[in-house]
Amino acid sequence: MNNAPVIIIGGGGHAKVLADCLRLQSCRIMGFTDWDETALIPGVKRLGDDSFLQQVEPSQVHLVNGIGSVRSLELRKNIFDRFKALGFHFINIIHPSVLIANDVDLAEGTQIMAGAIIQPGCQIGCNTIVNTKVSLDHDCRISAHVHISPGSTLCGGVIIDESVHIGAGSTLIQNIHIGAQSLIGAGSVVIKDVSPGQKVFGVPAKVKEATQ
Ligand SMILES: CC(=O)SCCNC(=O)CCNC(=O)[C@H](O)C(C)(C)COP(=O)(O)OP(=O)(O)OC[C@H]1O[C@@H](n2cnc3c(N)ncnc32)[C@H](O)[C@@H]1OP(=O)(O)O
Repeated sequence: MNNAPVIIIGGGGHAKVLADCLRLQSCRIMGFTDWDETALIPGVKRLGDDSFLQQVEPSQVHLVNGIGSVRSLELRKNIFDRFKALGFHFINIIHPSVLIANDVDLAEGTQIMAGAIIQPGCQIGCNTIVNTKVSLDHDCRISAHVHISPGSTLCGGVIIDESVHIGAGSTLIQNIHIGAQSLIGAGSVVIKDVSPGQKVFGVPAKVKEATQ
């Protein structure tokens, strides 16, 4: 099973970055699935749409969730839940340049991209992306299906609940709690807790409206 080939679900920009990371780790990539026939990951075969996976025995492959972006966190969660229910396993991806403390707890299907730093005591939930050059300081607790976008800085003890998007280049001060399904706009400085489902942005970050 450990040497099983990898199938990437999705053929967009995030999937392309993941493919590069997998190559650096000498993983065998069987291909990617995407409904869009024009989707392209250079050097990786398009296998068809997600229905291709119906022909595959779950124990014979590993999956990687290649869905990224800001508005598609729900799709990303649905893909993970759907294929987990069918018995598939999502591998963790950790770029070789990542600095990560020994005691960090990573759940299934986490993706830690190039240049990230994760300090002691952190926990990362399943299907979460810690994107390029993110810094998570000590004791941050990040739940499932979260996207922390490139260049964000989380100070110590920050808690992020499920399905939150942290916009690129944001800073969250220590011990902040972000409620589920919130959206933090790019470049925000978050100095207060954020209630579930809120959209906040700016310096300091202020509420715009509910995300749902
Ligand atoms: C590898 C990757 O690429 S990962 C992707 C990383 N990308 C991100 O993290 C992007 C995050 N997205 C944002 O920050 C977006 O701007 C959003 C989601 C906050 C936009 O929210 P919307 O409600 O659609 O805002 P909208 O675009 O209509 O703008 C409304 C107003 O807010 C302002 N605004 C929008 N975003 C921000 C922001 N991040 N900071 C400050 N002001 C903002 C706009 O300038 C506009 O102001 P105006 O009314 O004076 O003209």
